[in-house]
Amino acid sequence: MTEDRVETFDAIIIGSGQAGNPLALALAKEKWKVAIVEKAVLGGTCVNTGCTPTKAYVASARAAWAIANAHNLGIEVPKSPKVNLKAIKKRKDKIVSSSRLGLRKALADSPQISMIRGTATLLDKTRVKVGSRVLKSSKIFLNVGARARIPEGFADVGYLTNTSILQLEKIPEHLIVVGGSYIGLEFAQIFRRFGSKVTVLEMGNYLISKEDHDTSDLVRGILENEGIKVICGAKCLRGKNKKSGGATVTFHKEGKDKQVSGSHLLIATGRIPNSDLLNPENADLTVNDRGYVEVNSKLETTIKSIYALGDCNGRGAFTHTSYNDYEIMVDQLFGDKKKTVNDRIINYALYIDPPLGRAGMTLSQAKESGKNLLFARMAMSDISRAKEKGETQGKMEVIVDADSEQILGAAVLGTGGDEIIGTFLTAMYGKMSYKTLMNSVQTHPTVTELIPTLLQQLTPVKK
Ligand SMILES: Cc1cc2nc3c(=O)[nH]c(=O)nc-3n(C[C@H](O)[C@H](O)[C@H](O)COP(=O)(O)OP(=O)(O)OC[C@H]3O[C@@H](n4cnc5c(N)ncnc54)[C@H](O)[C@@H]3O)c2cc1C
Ligand SMILES: NC(=O)c1ccc[n+]([C@@H]2O[C@H](COP(=O)([O-])OP(=O)(O)OC[C@H]3O[C@@H](n4cnc5c(N)ncnc54)[C@H](O)[C@@H]3O)[C@@H](O)[C@H]2O)c1
Repeated sequence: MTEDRVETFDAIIIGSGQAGNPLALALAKEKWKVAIVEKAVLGGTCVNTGCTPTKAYVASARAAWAIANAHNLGIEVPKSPKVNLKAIKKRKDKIVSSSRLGLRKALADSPQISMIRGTATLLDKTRVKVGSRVLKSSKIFLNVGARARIPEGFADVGYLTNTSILQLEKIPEHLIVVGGSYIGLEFAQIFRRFGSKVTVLEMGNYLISKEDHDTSDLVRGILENEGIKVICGAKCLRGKNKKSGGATVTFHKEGKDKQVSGSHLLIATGRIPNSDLLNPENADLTVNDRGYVEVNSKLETTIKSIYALGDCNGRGAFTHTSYNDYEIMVDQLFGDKKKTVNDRIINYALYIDPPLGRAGMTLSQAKESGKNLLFARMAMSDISRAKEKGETQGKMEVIVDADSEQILGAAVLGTGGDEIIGTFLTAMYGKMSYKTLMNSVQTHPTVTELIPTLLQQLTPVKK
């Protein structure tokens, strides 16, 4: 390969994900000559097979649920609703393609940016191969994301992932979901509300096992109240196609192998980073045993010319963490270099309905920190607005550092929980004393107005 056939850029971005796209635009604004390489469609997981399409489905599922439960609010609906998955998918596809088109236009409008289609591999520390093209830069930004992890025993069975389930046009009769965490639970409730029978098989003893056990139990109750069958402590070993269509899953529980059969099977057992597709060994890039590209708090990898952003660096697994990586990168390149990954407060939502909003530590994590803690919890059923809405499942809780008076963590599982958690998060970023929030006057009637009341109920946690 001769050097004169090599195309040189100020930056090469691999992956058009939640960090790569804004980074390309920011670098172009600084007059850098940028190549952005994408092997599939623009926008990555969030836009195409993650947040956007799933939350569009959550909205359709919520509409179906609201109609089916309207009698609770005194509304008689003569016939049970008909869910038209083809129409739901069409609506979702329209939202997704509009995001993608906006992105394509933004990138195409910049003369500084070359959009290159294909799978990029690293040739060495500064050169990247895409098909027959060789690109070179002293700065390579990896934003390659992750894909569904398929356990060994399922390789030969007809399964769905978060990508293929979004292509269905007929509602599954019985959906088996392997994995009881974010992806599994969101799809479980969506399809239950669309009319499927749903069975969730989770290896751990609790759903969403990173949460406190009482949170997991409440989430399980919400799902079971809608008729979803949840089996925890079920390590799924293998799947087999049924002659009549569908699949049978064999799982190990309480010392025995058991089976469950369904018309469709969704595998939601976590993600693996796409770093393997890059041939990282060619650049001596350090990838850990789970496939994540190792970075420091400034997103620098072990190789001076290479940076890693988003899910592939293992420092976050959400759209907002990937986008924040982009903000950190820009600050490190052009700003005052103060932003780092270490400053980020963990936060996310689980978009079942009602949703779980989370910020900072769980109670068990806070206890492990050894700090003097204050804690308060209230049931959603004690909150007027929740009662008025007829949506009283869930809880609100907060953990405070008794010495600094700062909030260490909060959870809002209940109506509006995904939005309400932002109030706690803002106080945490502002390093505010909990008393400021406790003395604030919030709007009535909202669920948020319970935050001051909740904080008045703080009591010390025994060590
Ligand atoms: C079903 C589901 C629902 C989700 N819901 C939420 C949610 O509600 N909220 C939230 O915050 N997060 C959610 N997430 C997580 C979120 O989608 C990701 O954290 C987010 O997309 C960040 O990804 P990224 O920027 O790291 O990369 P991605 O968005 O995954 O983009 C990586 C891109 O790199 C490309 N690529 C990979 N390898 C190569 C290569 N060698 N050459 C060229 N291109 C390559 C890929 O094709 C892809 O387009 C969800 C995820 C899933 C799967
Ligand atoms: N609302 C959101 O923000 C959202 C929504 C969906 C996905 N995501 C992102 O996607 C990532 C992946 O989500 P996920 O739910 O696939 O993965 P996860 O890693 O959170 O959970 C996987 C689950 O599968 C279980 N499991 C693994 N192997 C199993 C087996 N053989 N049998 C039974 N159970 C098994 C695990 O115990 C675990 O509970 C998350 O980390 C999250 O960041 C976020």
